[in-house]
Amino acid sequence: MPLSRPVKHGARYRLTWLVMACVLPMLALITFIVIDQYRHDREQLIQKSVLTTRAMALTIDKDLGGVETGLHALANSQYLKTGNLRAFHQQAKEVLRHLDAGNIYLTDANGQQLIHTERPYGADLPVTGSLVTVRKVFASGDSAVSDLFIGAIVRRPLVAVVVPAKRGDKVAYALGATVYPERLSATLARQGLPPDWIAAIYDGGGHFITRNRDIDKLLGKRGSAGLREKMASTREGSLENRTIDGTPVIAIFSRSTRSDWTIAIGIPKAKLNAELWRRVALIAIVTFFILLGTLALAWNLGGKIARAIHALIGPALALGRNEQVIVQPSYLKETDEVGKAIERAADILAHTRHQAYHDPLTGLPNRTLFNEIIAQQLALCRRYGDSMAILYIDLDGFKSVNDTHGHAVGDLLLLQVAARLELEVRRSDLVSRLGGDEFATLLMNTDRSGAATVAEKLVEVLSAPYQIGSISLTHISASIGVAMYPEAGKDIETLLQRADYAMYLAKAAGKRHYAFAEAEIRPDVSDEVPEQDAAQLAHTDKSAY
Ligand SMILES: Nc1nc2c(ncn2[C@@H]2O[C@H](COP(=O)(O)OP(=O)(O)OP(=O)(O)O)[C@@H](O)[C@H]2O)c(=O)[nH]1
Repeated sequence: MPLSRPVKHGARYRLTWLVMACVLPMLALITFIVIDQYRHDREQLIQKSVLTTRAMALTIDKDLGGVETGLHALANSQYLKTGNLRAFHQQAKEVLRHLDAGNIYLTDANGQQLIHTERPYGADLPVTGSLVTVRKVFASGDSAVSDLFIGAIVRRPLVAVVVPAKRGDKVAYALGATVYPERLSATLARQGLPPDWIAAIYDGGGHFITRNRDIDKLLGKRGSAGLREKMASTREGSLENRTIDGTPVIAIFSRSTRSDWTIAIGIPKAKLNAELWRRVALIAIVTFFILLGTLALAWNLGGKIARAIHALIGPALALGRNEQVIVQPSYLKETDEVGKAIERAADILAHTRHQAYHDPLTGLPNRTLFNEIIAQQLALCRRYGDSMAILYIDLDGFKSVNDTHGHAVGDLLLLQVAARLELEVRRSDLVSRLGGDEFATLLMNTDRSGAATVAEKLVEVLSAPYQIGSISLTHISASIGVAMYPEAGKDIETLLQRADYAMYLAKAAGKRHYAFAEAEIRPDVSDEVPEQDAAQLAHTDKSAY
């Protein structure tokens, strides 16, 4: 089964992921912190709100306590003790002026009202609407606060504080003072709750006594089932709830100690959640812009890195093609270093190539390069029908210089030979050192007579005396073999062999000569020059001179 190649991605893609990998976990962490903080804040708000409801309950209790104290004082009236109800009625009216209550009434054990400040003394009075509370007072001998009831005389919803009026240990009367819900509404309003919070007072049966909104519709109605259930099980607490008009709230409540009433506040969840969403949205927006900014930065950076790396492709290919390597300064230190390495590699390669193709002593092209150039020129000659000449040059008497004056002098001599050769041939011609004291030149677009002229001139020039320091060398000469294309051969090997052979023939004819290679003269494998060839050469050269 073929292995699938791993997908490679560019610098931009990698950097984009790097940014995501940094920013997204940070976003998750911040979101977690915000939600945790929100929960903590919410819990604190609930705790604070429980204290608020408790404080509100205390305020209400204090209010009712004031009424109760006034009633207790009145219950000890001498008129009541002596049964002078007419005078007591008058007294009650007096007390009512200083008591923050609606009316004062007096009942017997059956709730039959005996006096009522709203009616003149002696008027026919109905049984009190607060019969349950009156009975409770008679039964317990203690004061009590009623639930909401419809006043039998005033015919409107109200509550009452009822205290016992005792004769000895026995409860003789129940003395009550009515309190209108409006007064409790004013107490709620004074609490300074946030405007969107809902506050309400429920009586022991869970009916609305007052509420800071829509009380006209809700007065006397029962609160939501969830809240009533919870209120029944505990004096104080909180719950997630829906108000009677369907608003989702966190409801916090606390029960009064003086009455069975419960003070509750509802914090709309929408408001709490809005705060959470506001924070989350803020984080999301800030994160979005951070992400956008860093992604743009990463994209830009990735592009610069990619461009800096791509810019090395050209120099690398130029290096491979042995062309001139040009590396522009880049955005990155690292790519600059790689660029420098490519330039250095190009230099090394050029140096190596030069060494591979040139003679280290004279700096002339060596045999390898000479052969390559001949191959190229042969192709051109074949194509355009041009002729060319290869001159094979060997010094005469060179060995003795080495032997007599040492190798160093021999080297200096070879340098002078190279210089003379280069000076004598055209710039378009090629001079090469093939090895030892063997040189060669390639003369382009040259016919037989032109080649003869050059060969003759070179024999003469190379055979002139050499001065190396104080040493005068007068015995050095040169022998040259000339092979013409296409007459002497049509391929490189034949031409070189025949030029070499012609050079040997020139040497055999007495040195300091040149000789043309002829097609019919076959070079022998051995160095021995046949007599016949040498004789022919002598003849040929003479005719050439
Ligand atoms: N100084 C020096 N000598 C070299 C170098 N390469 C080869 N040689 C010597 O050059 C000599 C060439 O030998 P020959 O061609 O027989 O010398 P020659 O005296 O010119 O002989 P003929 O060609 O027969 O005239 C040898 O002694 C080599 O050791 C070099 O780079 N420097």
